Amino acid sequence: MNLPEEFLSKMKEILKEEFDQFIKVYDFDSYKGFRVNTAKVSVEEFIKKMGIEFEKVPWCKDGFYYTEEIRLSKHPYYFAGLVYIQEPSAMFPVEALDIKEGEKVLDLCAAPGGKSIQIAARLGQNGLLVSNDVKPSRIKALVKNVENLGLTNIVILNNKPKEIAESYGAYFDKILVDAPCSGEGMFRKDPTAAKKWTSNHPEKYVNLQRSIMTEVDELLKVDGEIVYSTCTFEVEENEGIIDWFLKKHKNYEVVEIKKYEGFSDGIEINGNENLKKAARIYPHRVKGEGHFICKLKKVRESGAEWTFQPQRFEVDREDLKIFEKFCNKYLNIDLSYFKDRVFYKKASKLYLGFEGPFDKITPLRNGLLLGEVYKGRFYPSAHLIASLKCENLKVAINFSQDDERLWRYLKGETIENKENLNGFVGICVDGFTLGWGKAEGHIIKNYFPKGWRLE
Ligand SMILES: C[S@@+](CC[C@H](N)C(=O)[O-])C[C@H]1O[C@@H](n2cnc3c(N)ncnc32)[C@H](O)[C@@H]1O
Repeated sequence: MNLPEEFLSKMKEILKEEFDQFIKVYDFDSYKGFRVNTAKVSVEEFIKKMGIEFEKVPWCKDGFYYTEEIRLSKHPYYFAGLVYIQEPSAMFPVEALDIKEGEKVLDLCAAPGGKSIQIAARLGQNGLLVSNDVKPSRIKALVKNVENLGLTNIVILNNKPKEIAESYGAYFDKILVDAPCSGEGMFRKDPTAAKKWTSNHPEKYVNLQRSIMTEVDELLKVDGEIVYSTCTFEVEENEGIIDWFLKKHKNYEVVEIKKYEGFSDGIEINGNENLKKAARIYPHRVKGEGHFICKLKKVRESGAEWTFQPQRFEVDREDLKIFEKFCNKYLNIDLSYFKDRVFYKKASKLYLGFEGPFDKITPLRNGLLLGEVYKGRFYPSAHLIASLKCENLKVAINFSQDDERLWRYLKGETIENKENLNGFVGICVDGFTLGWGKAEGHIIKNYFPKGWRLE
């Protein structure tokens, strides 16, 4: 693999005698990893159902390595949202953030959502994750992932960090800044990133990283924590940003990160020894690509703290009745199942979401999209069924993996059924929900979303 000369000489300076080992990894393929979506299935149940002894990623409790032969992205459990394919080192920033159930967390640079998914599953039903990204094209992938994995505790924003700070104020217990960066740590996995790299690349990113980090203090509660991470080796984009931030914010301390075997210390610059508490991940020392992770704690107040007045939502009783009728007919749950959130309607769509400072910023998605109310009827969403269990459905067709109708359903085809049915039917695999079908006698029309299908 051809790597830019200037990049190599910088790496020689950083790694010194380890450089020869480092450069050898580029002759080998990168490691493949996945995480179990614990919002839908426990790790134990998933492993048992797969019947495979996967090697564990040491630094992530629900992360595993897999090999090409498993064809995970074609497996029915992938379509059922039980797994998320993620580069193994990229699983560490959220581990370092040490999420507790019920916290309020902001993922400021979130798309396509690998780390948001990890955070949301850890937060549980009482937590709230606000996931933001500035790029609309990347947000689409984030929304798809959140829906497909059945996550309901996420507000998705497409705003500038400054706008979020002006709206939410110091509302969050934890913030993840997985910053846009020059991407040097991903050259092996993504050789086109190496081709695009130029020596002024890091400098361009430093300005962007600084502008993002400028807003985080206003968003974080006292005693709250930030994890700043990148997938680059550049000192200016890593320790350089932290050093710059600490000089501006005397009320923050660097928190020592638990280092797993093979992790390296951060690099001391400008005489700041605390930067060694950060972690560097190099591909020649662990089974994963390059990353930098640093954790900061806000130990004192920085100024006037304030939080927003939530915008109240109103929902028409008639719309709720229509939804309730659908629940009674098709689901084994009633409205009390949805008790901890607020119902609201936007255009014809009915949501179950969170109140927030939404007079100033408008979420692209707020919680769970239940479905559409149209001409007195309710049409359930793919997000709704992805968030439910097979046993929540009154009428479900539960396929085993060797049923050829499962594969046809995943491809978007109409399927047949022995029983004579009418109306919405939940399609499941091995007891896990996949999507809706609509029965007309022995024929089941396919409602599995187009962008989710097996190609
Ligand atoms: C490293 S990627 C994030 C990957 C993501 N955390 C994940 O795990 O899937 C960095 C993201 O930052 C976004 N970004 C760039 N400038 C930004 C800004 N000013 N504010 C917020 N996000 C920004 C990019 O669109 C990109 O999606």
